[in-house]
Amino acid sequence: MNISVSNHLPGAPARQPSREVLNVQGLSAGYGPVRVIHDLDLVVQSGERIGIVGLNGHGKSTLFYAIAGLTGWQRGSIKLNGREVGRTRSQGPGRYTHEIVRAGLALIPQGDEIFHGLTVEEHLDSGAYTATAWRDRAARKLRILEIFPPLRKLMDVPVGRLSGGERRMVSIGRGLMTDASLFLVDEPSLGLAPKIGKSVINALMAVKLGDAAMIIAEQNVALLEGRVDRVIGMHVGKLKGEASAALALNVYRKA
Ligand SMILES: Nc1ncnc2c1ncn2[C@@H]1O[C@H](COP(=O)(O)OP(=O)(O)OP(=O)(O)O)[C@@H](O)[C@H]1O
Repeated sequence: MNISVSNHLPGAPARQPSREVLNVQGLSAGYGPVRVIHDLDLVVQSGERIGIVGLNGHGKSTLFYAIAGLTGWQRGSIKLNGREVGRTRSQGPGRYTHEIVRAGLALIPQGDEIFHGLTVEEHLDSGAYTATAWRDRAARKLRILEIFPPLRKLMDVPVGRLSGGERRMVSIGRGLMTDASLFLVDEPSLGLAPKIGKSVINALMAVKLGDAAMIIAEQNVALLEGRVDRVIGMHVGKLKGEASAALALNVYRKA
């Protein structure tokens, strides 16, 4: 099926009727002999902001990597905007990631993954790698600066000179520059002082998704509870307790 990806610029006001952005069925994935994700199902609708919470090592990052085609192996179905992107994975990690990105995925990985010598503005520009995003990059940068005001006065500063919190804003801002329809944000508060981590999460809550969707992986359920549309607990490679934030909290505490 040929799926066209419309302009999902974060901050865009238009919200279309809800549609399925992601449909994962029976996904198992891992590295070599190790199976990390176990027969997992997940459906995400446009406009949804979802939290996946679980302790260190329970597979949150691996789920994101599997969706992006970056795990050692995977099986099961992953439909992104109705297009099957899961079946190609047996042919090698990373080999089809560019196609998955073209189908609408933006992965904002754990840690900062920045280039110390490049300025904030150069980083943001580097996130606008599709033709549509590049054409609109000036407007997109303005929207990123609305989400992360501290970056306004730092646009010409090499990222290596920034604080940890500012770097995190840059790496998330770069991911949000794309015209993706699904944003996967991996542990955005990790390694930051609690107050800074909270402000980064606040900024993610302020992103106007339009008809895009966002999944945020976090160890700290308190940062997401009551603020996202759904919180899902993750325990030993399986999703537990979809729908209710309280239930997810329960699962998290028992894990
Ligand atoms: N490249 C890899 N090769 C082999 N095993 C891996 C690899 N990456 C992760 N793992 C293993 O997969 C399991 C799940 O790790 P994963 O990073 O997905 O968990 P997580 O819930 O995101 O936790 P974290 O907060 O540490 O990122 C862990 O046991 C980890 O050691």
